[in-house]
Amino acid sequence: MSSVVYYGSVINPVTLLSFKAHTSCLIAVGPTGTIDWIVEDVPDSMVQEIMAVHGYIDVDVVPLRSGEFIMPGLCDTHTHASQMPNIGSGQQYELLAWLENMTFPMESRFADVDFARRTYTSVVRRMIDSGTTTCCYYGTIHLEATKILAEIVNQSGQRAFVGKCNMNQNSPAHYIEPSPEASISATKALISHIKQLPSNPHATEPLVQPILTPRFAISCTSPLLASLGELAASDPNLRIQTHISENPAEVTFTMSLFPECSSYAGVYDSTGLLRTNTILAHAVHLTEDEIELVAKRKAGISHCPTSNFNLNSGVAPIGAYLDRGIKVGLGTDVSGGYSPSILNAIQNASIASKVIAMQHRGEPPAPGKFSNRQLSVASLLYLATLGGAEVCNLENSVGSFAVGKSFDALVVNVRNDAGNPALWAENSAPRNLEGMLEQFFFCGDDRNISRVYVQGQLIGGRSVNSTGL
Ligand SMILES: O=c1[nH]c(=O)c2nc[nH]c2[nH]1
Ligand SMILES: [Zn+2]
Repeated sequence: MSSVVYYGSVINPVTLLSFKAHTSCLIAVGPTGTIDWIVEDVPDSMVQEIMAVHGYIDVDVVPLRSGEFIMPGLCDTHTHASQMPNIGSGQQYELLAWLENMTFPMESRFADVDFARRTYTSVVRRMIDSGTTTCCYYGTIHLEATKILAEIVNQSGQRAFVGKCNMNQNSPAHYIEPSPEASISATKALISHIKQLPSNPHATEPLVQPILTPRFAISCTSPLLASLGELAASDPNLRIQTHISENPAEVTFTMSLFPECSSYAGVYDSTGLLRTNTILAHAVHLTEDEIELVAKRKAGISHCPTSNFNLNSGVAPIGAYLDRGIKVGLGTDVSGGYSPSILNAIQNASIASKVIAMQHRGEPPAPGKFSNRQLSVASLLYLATLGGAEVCNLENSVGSFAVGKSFDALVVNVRNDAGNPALWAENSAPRNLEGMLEQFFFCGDDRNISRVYVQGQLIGGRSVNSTGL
């Protein structure tokens, strides 16, 4: 790959409260796919001179058109690749009945490796073209199918964590692991398999990494959780993903299974599974003590609002978590969530925060606090990008644009020629970059995502698929 310079409008998250929006930026990406330098507010006449100052002679410049902008790629901190065939179905159920009637029957089909290969190929393509550059994938309990998922993700060039579900109790006979030992041995085999996949030599960490995936406490016996805790202890860099406190009936059932623990979060904590690189999906019904414990352990929360509305689970108090300094990212949670796009998670995160704000109407908002307030566009951008990167412990390499970070990015097109009639950048207000971002968040879809880059490499997007590149 040779160096390249992108020239045009750039959106860059800074904090939960602010982002940068500049119309004439130069972003230089070196041959390793990392950002070499960035200069903001460069007039046309100065482009060559600034490049020369940086030693960029005879380097290609890729200009963006009016109505296009570059932003960091989206981070999906929680999704189930194996549930994509069920998307949009079974929305009459709440969590436990939904698992039994919809999810476990579908996931059990991944014992068939041909089905797995066909399905995962289209799932990964769809996730990339939705603008997801970093993705935390759940597979199923099947080792072979999950190896295939990891291989497909690796070939596609997406950045991802791929996990095989651990499940040895409270699961149907056709979809359960026979023992803690079998579950651990398959998990170790998946970790070894993923670690030997060919990896991009320029990335700080391999693009595709394994992640421990105890499905949730209900599906794991205490010995299995203890063994997973030992495995986690042997590799502090190994990420962990699980579900927590999504639905009231789930919380009650969990506490009946683990009476020795004082809370749901305590079940994970007591086995060493609650730590700085643990991703906790949902966290809708955490108690005050659990919030404190999660904050203390520096674990991250994957906010999956589409799923939480869809499965009637509740509304997670994300503002309160942010006020406690807990890391929060967004998750699609397909197929609890009915969309593979983080844009849809952004829309529902906004609505979820408005529901909470409405419940506290009339209460004066505490200055600088997020609780009980609606999330701003700046906050939504942060959660979808840098917040997600923090949850994955990848904030030093992705999530925003800075020198030395990887170029994981989207070229967004809100022009007429994107073919999305909800976005008419040339005909209607707003015309400024902040306004374009807001319209993209709330009305955009994959038609507006022209190009998707990971580690500087073009891996998808509308323009790639329409030209067949
Ligand atoms: O939204 C969810 N999707 C799942 O597949 C699942 N498994 C346990 N808990 C879950 N929640
Ligand atoms: Zn889930």
